[in-house]
Amino acid sequence: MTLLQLNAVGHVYLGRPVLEQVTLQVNQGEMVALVGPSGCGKSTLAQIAAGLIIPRHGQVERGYARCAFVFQEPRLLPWATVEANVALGLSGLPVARSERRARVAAACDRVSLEEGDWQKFPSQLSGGMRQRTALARALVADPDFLYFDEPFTALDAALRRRMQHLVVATASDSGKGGLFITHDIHEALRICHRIAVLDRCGHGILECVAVPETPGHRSEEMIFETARRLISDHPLFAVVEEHDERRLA
Ligand SMILES: Nc1ncnc2c1ncn2[C@@H]1O[C@H](COP(=O)(O)OP(=O)(O)OP(=O)(O)O)[C@@H](O)[C@H]1O
Repeated sequence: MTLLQLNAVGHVYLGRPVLEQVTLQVNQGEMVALVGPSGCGKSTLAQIAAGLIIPRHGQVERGYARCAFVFQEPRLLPWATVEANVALGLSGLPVARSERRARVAAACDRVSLEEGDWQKFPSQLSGGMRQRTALARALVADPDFLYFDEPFTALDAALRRRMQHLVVATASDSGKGGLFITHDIHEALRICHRIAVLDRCGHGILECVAVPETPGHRSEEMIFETARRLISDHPLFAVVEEHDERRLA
């Protein structure tokens, strides 16, 4: 079953085309990585897919019931506690007050936010805790499609790895699907079933590589060897990786 279908999507900002003829499909049980050079239109494409931006051209078909979006910055309400921020993910849903508390607690638990932190405000949290709160807010309504726009870029390596495991565990539910934007080929290889490469100027998907084996079951050797091969065989992957190194420098 197809959860997301983008057909010849194109967009224009202030008269300048940023995306043209982008066609991409995400099936149930699949997490697809979207990579490409900086500024090629990845975030715009994800926001079009999620319905946050209306595209100038093309069609978007959504086969999922409910989605959530995790951005690079946590985007929490500064005047609301962790618990209240996570509960925002249930806004508009017919969930009883008692069940609401239980679901917020379960979502905080999944991202390892301890009970002693639930009444804290965002200014009292570390960067990693803020991003975990954002992830809990996304997971609390049990969406069947997840959008991630470079969600772990600001986290340290250990926390980043824990969050990657959490995404793999969440997406391993065969009813779900997702689109994961990253500049890190290793992250894409850890989390995703396929890697779609957007052209430098956003002119379509240039390459869509299926990654062997299942996320969560790939060895570190396999991930590093596959990344090395992709970067040496495909000039496109080298551009994505170079961008990441510049960012880290
Ligand atoms: N609201 C906007 N108004 C005008 N131009 C925009 C707007 N949002 C994005 N752009 C431009 O559109 C292009 C694509 O931006 P987008 O953020 O989608 O790219 P990206 O591939 O996600 O970039 P990065 O990898 O650096 O996050 C860029 O040139 C950007 O400056």
